[in-house]
Amino acid sequence: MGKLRVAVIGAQGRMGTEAVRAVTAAEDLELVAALGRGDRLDALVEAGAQVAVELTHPDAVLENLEFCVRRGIHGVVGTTGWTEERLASLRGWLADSPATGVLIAPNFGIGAVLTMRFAQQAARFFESVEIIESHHPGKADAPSGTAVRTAQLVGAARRAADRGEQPDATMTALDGARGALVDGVPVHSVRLRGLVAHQEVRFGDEGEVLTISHDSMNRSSFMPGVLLGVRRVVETPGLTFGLEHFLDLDD
Ligand SMILES: NC(=O)C1=CN([C@@H]2O[C@H](COP(=O)(O)OP(=O)(O)OC[C@H]3O[C@@H](n4cnc5c(N)ncnc54)[C@H](OP(=O)(O)O)[C@@H]3O)[C@@H](O)[C@H]2O)C=CC1
Ligand SMILES: O=C(O)C1=N[C@H](C(=O)O)C[C@H](O)C1
Repeated sequence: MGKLRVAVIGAQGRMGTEAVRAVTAAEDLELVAALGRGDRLDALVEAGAQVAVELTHPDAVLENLEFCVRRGIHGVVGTTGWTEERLASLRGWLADSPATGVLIAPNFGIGAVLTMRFAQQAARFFESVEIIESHHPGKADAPSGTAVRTAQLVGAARRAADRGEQPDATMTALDGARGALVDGVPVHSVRLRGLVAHQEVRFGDEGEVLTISHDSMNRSSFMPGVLLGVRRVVETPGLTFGLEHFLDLDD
């Protein structure tokens, strides 16, 4: 079998640079295009790309994906900022191109995927939960896609366990002091020079606190997940949301 033909969109960015390096180094993959801002998407077709790794910006990702899906190019997407409305658009394009697969991974880090899973498992046992995500100051969005996904998973697990709203006796607060509520879970975003990507999920109940934390020390930590996504998406039509679906995690 020939090598899988892979393109990277956002190739000059922090993640894109790493992805270009990782794809180039993989023996079973061939980097056929590396697109930056202003480059024509037609270059993907001309290069015969089978999979596009999308690592740009929330403002650009939809247009890029529509182009790819309509041409049967599979997508591996790290770019954040996904809402139900945006996902609905993507599902519509995929419905018209049923053999095409798109993986959206809020986080490609294996440890981060496990953090989300462990938080989901712990959620029903604790009265209180808060999420603190910390990133480099160049990050375009807040809260992080990982924190939003974690809050959604925790919120759903709390609802399934009939946990009501968590206690919070705050009467007055400065705007933002209690973070942003995502699915009933307060999420706090820190932006600090020197950081890469970090998250703590803090659970509390009478007399005990459980903290689940994860740190990405560099962006090469995301690359095994990117490469796994590239290899698996070509055999997985439709939308896959979350790298956990490509990992053999026990329930
Ligand atoms: N899922 C995961 O595990 C991870 C996801 N991310 C996400 O990936 C995305 C990129 O992050 P990061 O690499 O740090 O960001 P960067 O800003 O470093 O890189 C983004 C790159 O995309 C370019 N770009 C913007 N618009 C377009 C476009 N329309 N076509 C082609 N290129 C474009 C930018 O160009 P210019 O500089 O000119 O704007 C820049 O080079 C973010 O959404 C981030 O949250 C990041 C890390 C891990
Ligand atoms: O922008 C980043 O850097 C990251 N973005 C993703 C997110 O928003 O969760 C993944 C990781 O946290 C790094």
